[in-house]
Amino acid sequence: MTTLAIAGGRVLRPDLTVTTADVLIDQDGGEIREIGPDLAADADETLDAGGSLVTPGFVNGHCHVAMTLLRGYADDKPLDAWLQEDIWPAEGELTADDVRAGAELGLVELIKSGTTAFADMYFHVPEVAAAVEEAGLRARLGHGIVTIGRDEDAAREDARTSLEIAREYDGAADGRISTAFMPHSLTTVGSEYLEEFVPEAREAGVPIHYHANETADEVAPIVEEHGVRPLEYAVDRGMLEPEDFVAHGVHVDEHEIDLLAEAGTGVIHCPASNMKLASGMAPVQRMLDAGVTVGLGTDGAASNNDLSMLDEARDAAMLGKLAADDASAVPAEAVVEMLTRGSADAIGLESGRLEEGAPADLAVIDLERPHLTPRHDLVSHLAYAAAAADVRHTICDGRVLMRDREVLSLDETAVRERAADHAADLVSRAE
Ligand SMILES: CSC[C@H]1O[C@@H](n2cnc3c(O)ncnc32)[C@H](O)[C@@H]1O
Ligand SMILES: [Zn+2]
Repeated sequence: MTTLAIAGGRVLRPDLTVTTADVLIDQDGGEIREIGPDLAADADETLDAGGSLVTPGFVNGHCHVAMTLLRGYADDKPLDAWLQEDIWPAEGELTADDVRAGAELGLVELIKSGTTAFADMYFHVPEVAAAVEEAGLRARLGHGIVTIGRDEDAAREDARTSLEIAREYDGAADGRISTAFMPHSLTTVGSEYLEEFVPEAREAGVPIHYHANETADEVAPIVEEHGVRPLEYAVDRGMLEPEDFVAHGVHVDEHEIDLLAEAGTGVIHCPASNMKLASGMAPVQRMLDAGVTVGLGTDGAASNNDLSMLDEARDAAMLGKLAADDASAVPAEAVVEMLTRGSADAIGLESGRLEEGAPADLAVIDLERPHLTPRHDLVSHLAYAAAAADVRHTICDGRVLMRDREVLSLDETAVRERAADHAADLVSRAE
């Protein structure tokens, strides 16, 4: 057994207590073997965590990682106009190589901000999967289906692609990649395609992930056309099961919150995207009170505009209080749960907890920083004060992906330059 010790840090345990301990990792099995004192002496490799907080790696529950290419391309518009006028025309020009370049840039950003697992909906998934394999992260990937504006053959082919990709890539990258069937949303995919393909996804045993109840404009047409709220419509089509997870859940009423809780379907809250596109404020505290599994996601870098989950945690706490008109709503502990175990549970991964036998997915945060001084409460610091640049080391599946802020699995400079070139070409083709 090859072992790695994360030595001398303060370790955030699943009950959110913090103890000074070493973490011993079995690198062959990719899992945490032991947490306790004096474990470093016999380890094959040691990472210094002195003056640092060792946390579960953050889990980004909803992303479009290759959208880094469109960061700053179109800002200051609401969702529908942003997609229709700017994003979809540009995405129409995307090549597989563009997606590989954009995905690698996004993965460097995730690693540098302490994220070890993410869920991603996009196009050219084989390229995203190849980038994930190389970068060493864990991911649940899927091809996003859009059928509006397409003829029947093209629409059906798009849905079939999503299913085939989900079947083919499940278990790829030594098991670090899992998949889902991913209709873009309940309004951009026709009900006939949901009715035809959701049962096939169930037979294939893959979860379903989609954008739901993101804007008020998305709720109204479903109510008008079908006479039910979007998540009732989803239940009628078999799309609200325990393994499924939806992005956003901003405009959900009490009955829909109960449906989510009863079904065990996770919700990925994306506060930065919701604020930037002025989509609304998700009732996060009400969902938590009802027993809904809530995780956090950045959404794409074009609506955020970064992929830092620590930013997302702070935004979730702030916006959750505003939404509830209550400063005690969405407290630091709830945010840290969402950042780690909440997202992992929602997207169906075992990560998000530091305990023996858990996947060795960790982030080490440098606490010796002015904005993290004094240190009354490290859970508070994680929720409100820590930033991406404070992350020292990132480990996924027992492999060190970043050591002392140097990304080891990808060449950061080359990735950055390649992505900038692809972004410039993409935008010039789109104009
Ligand atoms: C069909 S692949 C995914 C698709 O989703 C688009 N997208 C990015 N952010 C959002 C969002 O907040 N709501 C809905 N759709 C979004 C992305 O540009 C791709 O086209
Ligand atoms: Zn999205």
